[in-house]
Amino acid sequence: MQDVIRVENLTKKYKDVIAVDGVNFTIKKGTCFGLLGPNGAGKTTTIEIMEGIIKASEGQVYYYDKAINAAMSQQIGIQFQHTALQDFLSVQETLNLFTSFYQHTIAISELVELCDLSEFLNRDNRLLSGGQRQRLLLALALINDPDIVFLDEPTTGLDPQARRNFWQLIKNIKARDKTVVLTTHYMDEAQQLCDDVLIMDHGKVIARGSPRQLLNQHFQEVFISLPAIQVPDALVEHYGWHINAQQVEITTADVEATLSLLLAKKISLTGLHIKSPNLDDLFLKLTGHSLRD
Ligand SMILES: Nc1ncnc2c1ncn2[C@@H]1O[C@H](COP(=O)(O)OP(=O)(O)OP(=O)(O)O)[C@@H](O)[C@H]1O
Repeated sequence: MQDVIRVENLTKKYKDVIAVDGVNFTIKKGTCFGLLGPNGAGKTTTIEIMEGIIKASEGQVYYYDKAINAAMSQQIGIQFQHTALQDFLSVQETLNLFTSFYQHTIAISELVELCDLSEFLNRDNRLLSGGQRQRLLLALALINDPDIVFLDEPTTGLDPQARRNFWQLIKNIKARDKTVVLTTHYMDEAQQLCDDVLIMDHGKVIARGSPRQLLNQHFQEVFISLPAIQVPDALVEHYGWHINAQQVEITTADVEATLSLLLAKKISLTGLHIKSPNLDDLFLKLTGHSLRD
């Protein structure tokens, strides 16, 4: 697979902070690439350099082997977190307006289908729900039929159903061999959508790979939890298990042996949960703090 973006030794220094510190990665064509990390990790700065919006202090971003330049704005798509939509315009009129900004565009009918806009095409922008607004913003990011589209926290603030609908749109876009670069605070979203993730903290890359690869590489264990009331304190202490929110939490690489032990000790398994580690757990393991801190 061809590299659409290559980032080499990218660094961005502000007066008293190094926002991005020597970052390297490539993004393959037709994949969904997730940039993850806590607030202040350097995600937006990295993305804005890739988009050509701000300049790097050191290092370089290549778009199909050419150093990025201002002319590339015609070829990339950007969905900003906060785009002001024109009042008194309908969705259809907004699409018409944005189409006029570009030399090369995708047919509006195709966009309507791709982003599922048909049911509110004639509605005023001000009357759109959060999910509908995000679908319109996605359509606007795709209007110039870009090869690569940047989505900055596109589902923040949406309800679970609207988030799931949006995920489907991202899958539709990928199915057209477009490359998606996504920043998100939602680890389930990254796990669902991303072929490849880069986790940043304090301006540096701390992990890179497919979610599955990363989880396999860092975890052999699964997490078992049981209502604390069912497990004698002495046993919890003996095995060094954790109690959190009235649950005993057991980390084990051997589920069968652990279940046998619990049964042998005559502990009821009612309410037992087994959970595989996710990207939140990975982040906690790598940095010692939660993504949401
Ligand atoms: N224009 C600026 N001037 C000075 N410091 C800045 C500027 N822009 C960003 N920073 C700092 O650079 C660091 C990285 O910021 P950045 O916005 O890239 O993080 P982020 O990972 O996108 O965070 P969030 O998830 O909150 O959007 C932060 O410490 C931030 O305060």
